[in-house]
Amino acid sequence: MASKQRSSKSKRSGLGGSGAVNSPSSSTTSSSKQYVETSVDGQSSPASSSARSKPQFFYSESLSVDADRSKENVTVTVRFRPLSPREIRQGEEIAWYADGETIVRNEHNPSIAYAYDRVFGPTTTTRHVYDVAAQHVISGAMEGINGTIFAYGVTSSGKTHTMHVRSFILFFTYDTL
Ligand SMILES: Nc1ncnc2c1ncn2[C@@H]1O[C@H](COP(=O)(O)OP(=O)(O)OP(=O)(O)O)[C@@H](O)[C@H]1O
Repeated sequence: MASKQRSSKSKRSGLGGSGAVNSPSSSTTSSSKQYVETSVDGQSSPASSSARSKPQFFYSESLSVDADRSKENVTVTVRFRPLSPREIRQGEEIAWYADGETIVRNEHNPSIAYAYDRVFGPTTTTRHVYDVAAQHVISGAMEGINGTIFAYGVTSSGKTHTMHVRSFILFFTYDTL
């Protein structure tokens, strides 16, 4: 999911729709960063550890993302959905996974990883995604600040599930009561 909020006030506001491009849903490569991992002793690492061993590296890029987040008008988040029963039956496997709150890592080659403003794993609720990625844009819109929230990803990646109008209206109504 990508969200954008202009810093200047305007009378118009709007929410964007969804499209279908890539998997997982709600990601973009233009704002993501592939980075070289640096271990705590300062040595560069090809990050050759297996994904399951969860290597303890120091992520310099993710720290800068955190530090700069408050200044960003455009943020990019990624949400992974769980494998469907049909995918499990067909023997589909996870190719990318959420490694912490900001990193998307390749299951087969853990040295390939991308940093985003926020990454949500398959157990995350839509309510939580809304609270973190959308609520501030909608609140801003109520104060006259232009804001856009849109999702993209390949078909069946979860865009509709995440952006479902009924969910967002429900949360929005609840928040503004
Ligand atoms: N986070 C999730 N948890 C559980 N199920 C999910 C999640 N995200 C999506 N799904 C399920 O995956 C299926 C595909 O999701 P969805 O229809 O939202 O995809 P989409 O990206 O909108 O697809 P399309 O581009 O074809 O419209 C649906 O059955 C949906 O219920």
